[in-house]
Amino acid sequence: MSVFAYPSTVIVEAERPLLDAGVDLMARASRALAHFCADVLRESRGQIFGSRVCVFAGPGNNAGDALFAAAALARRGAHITVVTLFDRTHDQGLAAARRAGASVISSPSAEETTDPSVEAAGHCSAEVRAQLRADVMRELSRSDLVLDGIFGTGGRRGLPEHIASLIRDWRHSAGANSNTNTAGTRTSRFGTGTYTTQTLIAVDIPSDLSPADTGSEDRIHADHTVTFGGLKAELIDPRVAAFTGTVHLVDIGLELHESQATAEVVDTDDLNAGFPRPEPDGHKYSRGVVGILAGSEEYPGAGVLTTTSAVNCGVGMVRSLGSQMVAEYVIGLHAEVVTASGRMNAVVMGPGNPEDEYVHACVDALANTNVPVVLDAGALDMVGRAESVKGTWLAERPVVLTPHAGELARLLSRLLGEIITSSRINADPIGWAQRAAQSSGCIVLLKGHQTVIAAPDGFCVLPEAGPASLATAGSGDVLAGIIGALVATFHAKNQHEPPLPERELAHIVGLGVLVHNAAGRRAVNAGALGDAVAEVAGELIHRGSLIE
Ligand SMILES: NC(=O)C1=CN([C@@H]2O[C@H](COP(=O)(O)OP(=O)(O)OC[C@H]3O[C@@H](n4cnc5c(N)ncnc54)[C@H](OP(=O)(O)O)[C@@H]3O)[C@@H](O)[C@H]2O)[C@@H](O)CC1
Ligand SMILES: Nc1ncnc2c1ncn2[C@@H]1O[C@H](COP(=O)(O)OP(=O)(O)O)[C@@H](O)[C@H]1O
Repeated sequence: MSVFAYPSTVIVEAERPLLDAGVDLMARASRALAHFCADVLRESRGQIFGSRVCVFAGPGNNAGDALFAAAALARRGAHITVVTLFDRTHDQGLAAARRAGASVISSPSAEETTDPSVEAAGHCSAEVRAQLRADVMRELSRSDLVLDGIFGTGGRRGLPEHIASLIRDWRHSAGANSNTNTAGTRTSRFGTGTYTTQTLIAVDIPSDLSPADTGSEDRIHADHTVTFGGLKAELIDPRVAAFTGTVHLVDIGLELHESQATAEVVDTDDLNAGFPRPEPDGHKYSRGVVGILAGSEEYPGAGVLTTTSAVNCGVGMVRSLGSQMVAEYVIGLHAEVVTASGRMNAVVMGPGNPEDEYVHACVDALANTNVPVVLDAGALDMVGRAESVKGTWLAERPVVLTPHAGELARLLSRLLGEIITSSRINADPIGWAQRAAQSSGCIVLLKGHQTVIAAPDGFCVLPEAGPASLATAGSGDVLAGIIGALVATFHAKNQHEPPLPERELAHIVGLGVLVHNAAGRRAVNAGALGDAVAEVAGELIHRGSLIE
């Protein structure tokens, strides 16, 4: 179900009242972490007993979580090696790990690795430092599990060089002797010719997490991140997926308020719960009427695809607003589609670049109404031109824009008055979708492998990623029809109330993306995709949930 993401500061703030009341949050966090690690070890090795676990311990509470979890694993028969990376760490955590039998290696610190005078000041000799480093590398290479407890929410960007070089060397040696399986775990060969599967788990947040490519070799690339209390917003950025691996949220009893969230991650459970079902006493108008202006002489198929998916989504009525030619194609396939004018609860405009005369007629028909519109493909060009948005027909209603990166690049270049390329957009999809939503005042659905929906206030909805088979011509037309049908359905239900809040509209749009994804798992081309929408809606309406 919906998981809301919060800035780390909000989560840290929510810990305070519990800590003040004497609640041992670290005990909750480390217990859950130990359970997770135990599951991973059982899965990869069959048992915990005899496994090898290496803990990178930083200077703060993040190390405390890792060390207490390691102590629990030691009590179940795991061999634990703690590598302390600073001249201090979490004392109680370290003591617990030692009591449970952990060995400790003090990795040479920054000063020791760079300043020769520290030897004279009583630090270990160069040979001893080299030996310690070799010990750490040996331990890392033979570990089944490595825990990143270097920094958590208290971390600042950039690892000290002695840690960065350790990670770099480890990644290099693991890369030289390993391959990566589909789950992301590393399988490495060592000494005796046996193979081990190694899993790297980041505690709360991977240390030095950043979306930047530079220096990525020196950073933690976790297979899993076990995060505590609330989903931290930085963990959901698609650009950091290679560093976080799969993110697992552990509830430690914090009270977080959705109003403080900056994003929402939605999945199939949200679709099962939130997809609109017919009310027992409903009728076609109460279930919503969607108008579709899609298709042209050049691209008639777009009209068919957009209308098909809208019809199949289970809306009350679909009106075809385009040319006679498109209407004939459409009605030949869907006899229920209506060409007569009349009331509408949402309109989709643009797929297949309908001719201007139909666009102008549609805009006129929408004047003095608050009917929401979904603008796709050619209709996106209406946004950001002097004569649109501000003070005109678009400003009077909820607007959903559904560009892919190329279309968003054009739109943003107009809105911001500078050239924005699609590669810049692909490098930061959340940031650019937010920027477009903020400057246009519209809900922006940026299509791609990880589709992002942004509201003008910056709030984002991230639907789980869809299958790559969706990347096929006409797939976006199908999506536009789905979104239009859902917006019409919710708007029809809500029409006597104040307008739907933007975040709610963004959530509804997110449900549309999930319908599209589910149809994508049942089809390999856009024609079949439009038909599969009927299967998806049928399962949701008649069975109550998707068959997956
Ligand atoms: N609050 C709670 O009860 C709970 C907290 N929990 C856990 O605590 C974690 C937060 O712990 P934390 O606040 O101690 O911060 P943490 O990230 O361990 O390290 C801070 C230390 O690192 C240092 N430092 C940072 N960056 C650096 C850099 N780049 N290079 C060098 N040094 C750097 C920094 O130095 P300073 O900034 O003070 O100079 C400071 O000494 C949280 O993520 C979760 O795992 C859970 O148990 C749930 C309950
Ligand atoms: N690699 C991918 N993985 C998952 N979904 C994808 C991928 N590439 C594209 N998609 C989805 O496929 C659809 C393509 O839409 P669009 O580019 O508008 O196609 P068209 O204009 O041909 O209809 C979007 O919903 C997008 O999110």
